[in-house]
Amino acid sequence: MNDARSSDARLSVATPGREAVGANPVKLAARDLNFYYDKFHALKSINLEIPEKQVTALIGPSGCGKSTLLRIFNRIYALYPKLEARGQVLLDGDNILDPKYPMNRLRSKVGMVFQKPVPFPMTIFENVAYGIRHHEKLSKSEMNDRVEHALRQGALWDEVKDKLGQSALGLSGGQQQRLCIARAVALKPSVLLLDEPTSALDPISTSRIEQLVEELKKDYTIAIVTHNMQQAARVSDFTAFMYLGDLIEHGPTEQIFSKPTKQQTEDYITGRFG
Ligand SMILES: Nc1ncnc2c1ncn2[C@@H]1O[C@H](COP(=O)(O)OP(=O)(O)OP(=O)(O)O)[C@@H](O)[C@H]1O
Repeated sequence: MNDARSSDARLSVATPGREAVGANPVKLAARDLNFYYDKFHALKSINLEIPEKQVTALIGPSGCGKSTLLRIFNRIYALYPKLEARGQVLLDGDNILDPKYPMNRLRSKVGMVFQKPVPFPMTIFENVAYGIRHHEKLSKSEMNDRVEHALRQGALWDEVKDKLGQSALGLSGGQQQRLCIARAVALKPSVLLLDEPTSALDPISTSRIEQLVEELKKDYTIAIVTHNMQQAARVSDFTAFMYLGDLIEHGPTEQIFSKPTKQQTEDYITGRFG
């Protein structure tokens, strides 16, 4: 937790003409968002505002819809038939659920990292360069700089700078996950979605990733799904608690963990269910 969550910050006035959560403008917002897996109503009228350059944690028991919500934020569901989102998801004020919103723009603005690190079966360098090539034409030296910068942002550069030509599959699980983060930030997104990024990692790698999240929020708006409540308390500024497809409560992490307003939130954070 940090001072960005202090009550002073929360009471700061929003920039005129732009909504804000506390001192920070809203980067991403769900408005009356409903989601259906065919006939199953998985998300029910979700209204959530995610402030810029802050970390928002999505917590709740298994099956409550955390990953579904995260996946809607980059429209992955659109790849599958019979899945339907209704309502709006506003990114910088534009509705990304509108079929006219270009997928390319969305992919470059919103990066995603999954639970299990999935490096491509190619070199460490190529893992990062691959996505950049799809979006931009860079000279060799520009590409070298971009890859280095991304690996530094992923807190991996020092460990891999002498073996960029080796296969990424030879890295440890924790290193692979940092590579996946580097790969995501290499496209210079403004939003990073992290879906339980440490659940497959040991405690030391977990702690590295948590430190990294703290650093990355200087540049990125981050939404993280986690089952680990200590992790949510450590890394996030805001926490959203979900239950059976509903967003039960959302607010500054400190308040959600110390003075939740809803009984269900209190039961969950005190380990009474879930
Ligand atoms: N592809 C799918 N088809 C049908 N139902 C699905 C599908 N994916 C998820 N669901 C259902 O939607 C609900 C929300 O699932 P989701 O994976 O978003 O939950 P979660 O909170 O992320 O759970 P977990 O913490 O276990 O990962 C669950 O009831 C789940 O069974």
